[in-house]
Amino acid sequence: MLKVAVGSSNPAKVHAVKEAFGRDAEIIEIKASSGVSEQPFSDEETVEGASNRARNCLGESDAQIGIGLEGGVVQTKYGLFLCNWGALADREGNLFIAGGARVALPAPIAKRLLSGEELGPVMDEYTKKEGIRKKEGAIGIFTNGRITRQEMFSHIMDMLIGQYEFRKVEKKQ
Ligand SMILES: O=P(O)(O)OP(=O)(O)OP(=O)(O)OC[C@H]1O[C@@H](n2cnc3c(O)ncnc32)[C@H](O)[C@@H]1O
Ligand SMILES: [Mg+2]
Repeated sequence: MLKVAVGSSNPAKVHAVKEAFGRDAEIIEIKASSGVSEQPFSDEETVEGASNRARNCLGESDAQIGIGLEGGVVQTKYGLFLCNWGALADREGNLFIAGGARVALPAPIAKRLLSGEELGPVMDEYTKKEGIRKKEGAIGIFTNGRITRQEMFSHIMDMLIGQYEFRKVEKKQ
C-alpha cells in the first residue's frame, strides 16, 4: 500500500489529501516544519513553505510520498490576494508543485495583514467563529461558501498527483 505523509494536521488539508489518494493509500500526519514565516507574504515564500513541508515529511517518516500544503498572501496592484501552494516529493528526488485558486481579500482584512497580523486569527475575529482555517477557510467565507478551503486544496492535490502519474507514464515510454 502506498504510504503518504502529509505535513500538517489541519483537517482541511488532511481531508483533501485523503480524498485525492483514495482508499489505496495510507495517509499519515507529520508535524513538518515549513521553514518560512507563519504568514507567508509572497508566492515564492509560500511555495518554499509547501516544498519544505513535503521534503521534511520524507525525512521524518518512511512514507514513499511527502505532501506539503501552504497558505499565504500575495501583494498585487489589485490588492492583497490569498494564495495557496502544494508540493509533492518522492523518494527519487522529484518535487512537483501546483498552485491553487486566488481570491482578493477585502480591504479591512488586507490592512490588518499588512500591519503584521496572521490571517487565521483575523478570520476568526472577523466572522466571530472559531477555527475558520480548519473549516471553510477565508476562501469559503469570501466566496459565500462556494469554494471551501478543502475543495481548493483538493484541486491542488489533483494537480500534484496528476503530475506525479504523468512522470511515471513518461518514464515507461
Ligand atoms: O496547521 P497548518 O498546516 O500550519 O495550517 P494553517 O491553517 O496554519 O495554514 P498555513 O500555515 O498553510 O497558512 C498560513 C497562514 O495563513 C492562514 N490562512 C491561510 N489560509 C487561510 C484560510 O483559508 N482561512 C484562514 N486562515 C488561513 C493560516 O491560519 C496561517 O496563519
Ligand atoms: Mg500554519
